[in-house]
Amino acid sequence: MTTPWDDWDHVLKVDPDKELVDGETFEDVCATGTDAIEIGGTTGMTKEKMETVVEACSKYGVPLYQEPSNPAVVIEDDALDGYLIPTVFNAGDSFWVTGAHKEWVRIENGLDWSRTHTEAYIVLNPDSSVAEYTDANCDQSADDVAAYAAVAEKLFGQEIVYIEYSGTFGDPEVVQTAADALEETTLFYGGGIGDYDSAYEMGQHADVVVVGDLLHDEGCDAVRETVEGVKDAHAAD
Ligand SMILES: CC(C)=CCC/C(C)=C/CC/C(C)=C/CC/C(C)=C/COP(=O)(O)OP(=O)(O)O
Ligand SMILES: O=P(O)(O)OC[C@@H](O)CO
Ligand SMILES: [Mg+2]
Repeated sequence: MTTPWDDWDHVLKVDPDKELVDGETFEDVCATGTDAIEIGGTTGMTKEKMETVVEACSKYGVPLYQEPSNPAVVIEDDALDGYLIPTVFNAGDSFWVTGAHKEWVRIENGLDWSRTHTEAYIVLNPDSSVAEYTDANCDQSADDVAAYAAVAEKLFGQEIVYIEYSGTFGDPEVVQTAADALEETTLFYGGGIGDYDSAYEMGQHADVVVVGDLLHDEGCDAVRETVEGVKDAHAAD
């Protein structure tokens, strides 16, 4: 099966609850060279904030995906290419594995399944909002992470495994071990990518490198460097 993310190297995650750097616009954001924009964050999400970002990014031809952190913030907008719905494999509460999803499907009458995809998250930074929110058990060895990745692909048919170190640069060995455990599934890595070198390094292990806070903290030029880093790493493969 071919998926849009088969061809992606880099994803930019825009947090609707955070500002852009002074003087930058969403047109600049869409011109960073990223392959797709994911719109989402853990805290402070509302439908209005989501709509504002989708609207502002809709004219520039970059694929746009919403990544909702709870069912109440999902928006319907033709400018979206689809929905990337997290499921947190190492969550402490099953609500974040299947519970929220069940509630969502129960209240929504008729989802567009062709535009709805899941990401099997493995959350590994215990100090991140997402770890706290989902009560994730982040005490996982490389072998544990690889086993979760294989379970996600082979038993649960997941198209995306997402190694999430949000806010901090993760362990490249853990990411490589997870990559080795996967055959078809696309491996996303996110967390602490801050420049060309860190993007290049994780690009050597992951199929897709996700950059988040850097956009809001340093801006579009810094993001563009990370796009170059991961693309160079993949070109050298
Ligand atoms: C069923 C539906 C529609 C939603 C539930 C989706 C789930 C399980 C969400 C769990 C939390 C999660 C994985 C959110 C995705 C976005 C994410 C990880 C953003 C990064 O967040 P942080 O960097 O920790 O937080 P802030 O940047 O907001 O502080
Ligand atoms: O904000 P950073 O640390 O770049 O992390 C990106 C993304 O994985 C967050 O969900
Ligand atoms: Mg964040």
